[in-house]
Formats: sequence, structure tokens, C-alpha cells
Amino acid sequence: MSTDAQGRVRSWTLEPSKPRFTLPPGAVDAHCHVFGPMAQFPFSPKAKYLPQDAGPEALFGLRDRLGFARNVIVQASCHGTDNRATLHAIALSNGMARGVAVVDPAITDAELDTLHAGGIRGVRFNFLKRLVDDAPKDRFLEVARRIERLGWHVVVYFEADILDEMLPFLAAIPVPIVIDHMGRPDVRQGPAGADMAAFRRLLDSRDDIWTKVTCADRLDPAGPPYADFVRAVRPLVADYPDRVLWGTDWPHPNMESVLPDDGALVDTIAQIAPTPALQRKLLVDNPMRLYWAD
Ligand SMILES: O=C(O)/C=C(\CC(=O)C(=O)O)C(=O)O
Repeated sequence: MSTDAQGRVRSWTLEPSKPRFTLPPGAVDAHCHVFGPMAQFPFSPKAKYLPQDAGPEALFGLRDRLGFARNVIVQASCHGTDNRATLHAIALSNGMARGVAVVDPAITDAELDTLHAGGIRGVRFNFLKRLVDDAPKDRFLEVARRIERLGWHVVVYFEADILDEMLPFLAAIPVPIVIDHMGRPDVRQGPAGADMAAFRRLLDSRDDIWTKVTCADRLDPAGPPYADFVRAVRPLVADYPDRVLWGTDWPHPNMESVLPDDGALVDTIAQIAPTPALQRKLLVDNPMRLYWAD
């Protein structure tokens, strides 16, 4: 971890390795964030972490180094419901980035339209208590109903221990759903462990629930080559090849003790999606369908 004089934390390495795995042309990093720059886009007073700047220039530099063509920028909790930093990054991308916003449930239809024009294609509902103060399911459902006309989806972030209590809420969402990081299963349980089995039941409950097979660094503390993550996730990619997405999670919010190596994370892709056909779906076809359908 690196903390500057203002107490702002850097959770990403400045020297990611060059991956050995060559990404297919047009690959999308479908889960990443930007932080600030703070002088232009201050963090929320309710932010639970205070990161150093990780703006569009650094994100696009990483994109090019790793071999991605496009980014899906997910509004991070440190910016609350002020999506200006995300929109700013999208605006600088020459059409090569789209985004997922976090919105105040009182947002107007006109404001939603403005987000759409700025490249937003979904709304994120975050249920992690360490990141947000409240997650009002009834109001989130109202938002989900109101974004249907825009062709958006919702991204839901929760951990495995609350999956059961999330089920009625998820079943009531009228638009496609993307679950961040597979609902954070304990990958050490293996592919048939209780967490993965419960998550598969959720995927089987609707054919419009997608998931990001991401965050080996968060889910597998043993580190590269992330053997437990690979063992647990590879069968999921094989069984749900049209509903999976992959992303770096750069700049890795709150990963402070071990800074993940983005090159090593990219190298897990060939392990969880071992054929060119699976890699193309995971990295190109699926994210393009969800984020660049128009
Ligand atoms: O984005 C992630 O993958 C993970 C986060 C941060 C986050 O979601 C946010 O700040 O909104 C986490 O687990 O701390």
C-alpha cells in the first residue's frame, strides 16, 4: 500500500507486467473504475475510502498496455451518486468506453436521458455494508423499473453470505441483471462448493442474469496463478458462456495490502476460458451485446 501526505491511498501497481496471454481483437475490460481527478471531481462526503487520483489517462494507458480495446467504467462508491468523473472518462475515450452509474433514486427521467447520452448503459446497486450506508431495495426496484425504457441493465454487488436474502429482490428486477464478481463466492470450496452451487441456482432461475467472472485477486488470497479461483470458475464459464463478462477491476479499490498485478490477472483468462471461442464470447461478443448494442 502507498499512502500520500493527504492520507490518500494507492491500491494499484504502477508497473503491471505485460500479460503473456494475447487478448482477442476488440477485447473489452468490462469492469474498471476511475477515481477523480479529485481537484476536478471531489469524492463523496460519504466515501469509505480516499484514493489517489486514477483518472482516464492512466486507465487508457493500462488498456493499451494490456491489449484491451474498450472499457466499461463502473461508478465507484467513493464518488457516490455524482457520476461526473465516470462521464468525463467516457467522453475522453473516443467512443471506446461506456459506463454504469450509481444514481440517487430520486433522479429524474431527464437526468437519466443525459446519462444515456453520456454513454451510461446500466445502474449499479451496491449492497456491501463496508462501502455504502444504505441499500433501499424498494427504491432500487423503482429505479430498475424506470430504466427499462432505456434498454439498460442493473449491476448488483453483494457477497455470498446475503445471497439468500437477495433472491426476492433479484427476482423482482424487470431488466437484465449483472452480478459483480459472481456474488463473491469462497472459491476455496471448489466448483461444486456451497457458494458456487447457490450462485448457479440463481443463474438458472432466469436466463437474463449475467455475471462478471472477475476479481481473482479479491477471491483467491493465495495470489497468482490463482489456482482456486481458476478451478472454481472455469466450469462456470463453460456452462454459461453467453452470460459472462471479464474485467480488471483496476484501480482495485481497497486492495491495499497486496497490489494486484494486472498482467497476471489477464493471464488467468486463458485458464478460465481455455478456447478461442470462449475467449471471444467472454471478452468481445458478450460485453458488446450488453454495452454497444446500438
Ligand atoms: O469495485 C469493486 O470491485 C470492489 C470494491 C469497491 C467498489 O465496488 C466501490 O467502491 O464501488 C470493493 O470490493 O471494495
